[in-house]
Amino acid sequence: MATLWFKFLEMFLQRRNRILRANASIRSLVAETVLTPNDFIVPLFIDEGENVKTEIVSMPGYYRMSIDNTIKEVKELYNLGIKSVLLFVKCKDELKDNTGKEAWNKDGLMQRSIKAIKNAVPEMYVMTDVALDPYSEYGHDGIVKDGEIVNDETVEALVKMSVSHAEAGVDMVAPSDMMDGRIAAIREALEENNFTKVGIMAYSAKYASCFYGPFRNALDSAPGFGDKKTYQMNYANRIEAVKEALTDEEEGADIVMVKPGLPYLDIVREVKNAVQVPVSVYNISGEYAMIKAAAKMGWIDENKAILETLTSIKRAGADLIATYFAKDAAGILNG
Ligand SMILES: NCc1[nH]cc(CCC(=O)O)c1CC(=O)O
Ligand SMILES: [Mg+2]
Repeated sequence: MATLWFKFLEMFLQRRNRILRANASIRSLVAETVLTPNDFIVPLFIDEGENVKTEIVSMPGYYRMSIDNTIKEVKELYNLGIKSVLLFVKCKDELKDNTGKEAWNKDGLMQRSIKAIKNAVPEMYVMTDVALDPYSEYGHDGIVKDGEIVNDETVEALVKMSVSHAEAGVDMVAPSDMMDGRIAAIREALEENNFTKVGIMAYSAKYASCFYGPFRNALDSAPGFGDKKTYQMNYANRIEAVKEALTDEEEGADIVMVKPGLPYLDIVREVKNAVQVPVSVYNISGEYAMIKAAAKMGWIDENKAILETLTSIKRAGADLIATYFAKDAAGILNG
């Protein structure tokens, strides 16, 4: 009797999960996550000069470009279906100080870049990094006093920087500094100055990560003393990321960000489940460098690694992904 009963169970309960993996057609029909060029934000590094295109040593295949070459690049990106760029500039050494004032120079490299890009490709959604590190003689994201990165004075500087980007025509500012209260302060200043259409993408859960190394090399912005652990988050923490994201949402962020990407996919999901604004993820320079290096050695297939990485980030909960692989990925996705 018992054996008969088991036979019966087997007949009706045998699970054939492989049916949905049998061929490419059914696999694409049941795919839960679909990556498209619309998901990408392309970080761009901008330099002074003309016809400049300098490969970044720690980011092979990625360049710092002058405004003219940046515009050519932006046109290409738009034609690939990419809708957003995130601007970083390399500030000349002689313009760096401890106030960050070059950051709100209306004729500064950033301000000129915003105008030139919006002028050349008005549909391209332009975001800008807001933090003092490229402008700081100490390479810190804020103003330094007695060896400390002071919060409230830095927020005042970030507010000036954001308003200045808005005056130049930016669509969305992206504060990456991790000071407290800066989202509310920036939102208020944008309102006061009638920039009611300018968005804020808050780097809300930004961890003190060794994976930023190649980026700091690209902008020559490594901290001159100490580290960033008094403002960027401890990578041991998870709950704190949710608190940071909820705080920024409450302060008026339109998008919240988790950064880095790959080692923090648990945080991405946690934040995604907690907030009601889109979540972006920054697939950062160190993550780029690792794939590039392994591919160069012939140890992994670069294109496959790119698609798997970006799809995993989206699956974890990212609505947008800032990534140095955007152009390559769009090329692969467009076939
Ligand atoms: N506030 C600066 C900033 N904005 C983006 C990155 C890192 C991006 C990357 O590594 O790709 C950093 C570096 C840092 O915080 O030291
Ligand atoms: Mg915060």
